[in-house]
Amino acid sequence: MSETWSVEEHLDDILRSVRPLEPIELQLLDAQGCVLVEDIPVPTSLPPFDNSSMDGYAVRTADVEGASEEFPAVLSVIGDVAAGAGDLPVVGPGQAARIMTGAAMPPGAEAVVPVEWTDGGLGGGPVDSMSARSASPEGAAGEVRVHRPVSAGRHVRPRGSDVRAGSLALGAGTVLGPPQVGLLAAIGRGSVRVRPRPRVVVLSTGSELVPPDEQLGSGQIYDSNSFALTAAARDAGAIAYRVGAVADDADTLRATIEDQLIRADLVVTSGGVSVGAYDVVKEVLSKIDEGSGSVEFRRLAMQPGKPQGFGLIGPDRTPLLALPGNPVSAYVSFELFVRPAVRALMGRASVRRETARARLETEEPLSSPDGKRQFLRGSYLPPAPGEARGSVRPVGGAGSHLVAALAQANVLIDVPEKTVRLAAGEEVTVVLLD
Ligand SMILES: Nc1nc2c(c(=O)[nH]1)N[C@H]1C(S)=C(S)[C@@H](COP(=O)(O)OP(=O)(O)OC[C@H]3O[C@@H](n4cnc5c(N)ncnc54)[C@H](O)[C@@H]3O)O[C@H]1N2
Ligand code: MOO
Repeated sequence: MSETWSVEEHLDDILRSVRPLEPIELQLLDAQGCVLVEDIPVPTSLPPFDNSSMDGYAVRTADVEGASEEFPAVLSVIGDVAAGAGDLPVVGPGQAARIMTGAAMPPGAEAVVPVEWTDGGLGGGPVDSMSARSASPEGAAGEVRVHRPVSAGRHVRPRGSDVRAGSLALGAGTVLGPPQVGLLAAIGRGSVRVRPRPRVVVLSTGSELVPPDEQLGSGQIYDSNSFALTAAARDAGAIAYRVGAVADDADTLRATIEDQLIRADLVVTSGGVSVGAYDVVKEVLSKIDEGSGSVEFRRLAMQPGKPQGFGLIGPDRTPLLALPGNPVSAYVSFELFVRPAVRALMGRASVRRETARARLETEEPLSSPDGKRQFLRGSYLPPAPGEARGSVRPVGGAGSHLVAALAQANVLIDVPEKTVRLAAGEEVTVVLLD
């Protein structure tokens, strides 16, 4: 392999080493966003019983045949069937039961007449709702005039019409989004076996770093990377732990990393990977597990994000990604390398961000370093109706300290290694960040 690694070579090396986490049983809501590892059969059909899709009257179809507003069918109301009612009245000839949406069809009834097709038991014209039982309990008795006929099964949701007992509700490999969580609850499953969210420990390094809200001294700056990277880890699906900035001191850094390993499935550091005299991450990590493998530092043909470290550390061979300290470099590196690693730990089939092709909008042509894959920040507009491509406009310059411009961007413009110039109107690939 060449001394300078390509983006793809570095990513492949990471993904080769990262295995999906062992599955565990999780409560439904804790399993949201996770990958299912078991097939889930449907234990009982949905709906579990024939039920009404409307508030109205459960009737026998023969009783309302030919009914009209002028010549209504007059039925005697034998009671109410509310959703959840267990004791069902039997609807005989000439009778109707007031029924609510979701309530079980009472024996004898074949269809439901919506309340709007009746006088609601009030003896007048059509009504648009039922009177509340608490306010007028007599509505559950007396007579109702039905103004329209119904055919058998009308406004009835048959048992099993959603999904049948014994069929597959969700297959192994499904990612549990809100509708899937809802389905599992609907079939009565309270917990499932999934690959858990990885626990990602984020620590930044640098003696110049101060937490937000504190007073800055001379030469100090606020630690933004640990916040951006923790947020990015959460966004990727991880449980993220932000460890405050660690000073550029080898012993402190070594002790902090060793302490954190207990709760980490993945460690991310920022800073200290360049060639300076105080770049302690490199110093500590290249020696941390000597003999049994350690973190390897390499230069990538990439801008920003040239210096990178990757390795497996500690007794559990926990993956560690050491990102460069410049804030844009750190974030872009997270998107390109850490996010896929987090997704791989989760067992997700697709680990990369989606991309799109877009038309470049720029006043001046853009230049890009020869032999480096450049990731510029861009503001992307999706295709307008009838157009095949959206458009993208660069925000800020190439500088890897430009955090304000980064906060305006919704894509990274992916400029290939060999491209040195891009003019307005050219097509580019963009990596979608949301
Ligand atoms: N002589 C050379 N100098 C540098 C090279 C090189 O090849 N030769 N590479 C440059 C590149 S590219 C990058 S990227 C940086 C990487 O440096 P480090 O990873 O060692 O990061 P630091 O030196 O610690 O910091 C760089 C920069 O970023 C600021 N920073 C760091 N951490 C944070 C944080 N948590 N929040 C906000 N800002 C942070 C830090 O103050 C520095 O300004 O090296 C180049 N140099
Ligand atoms: O390549 Mo460094 O990672 O931006 O300035």
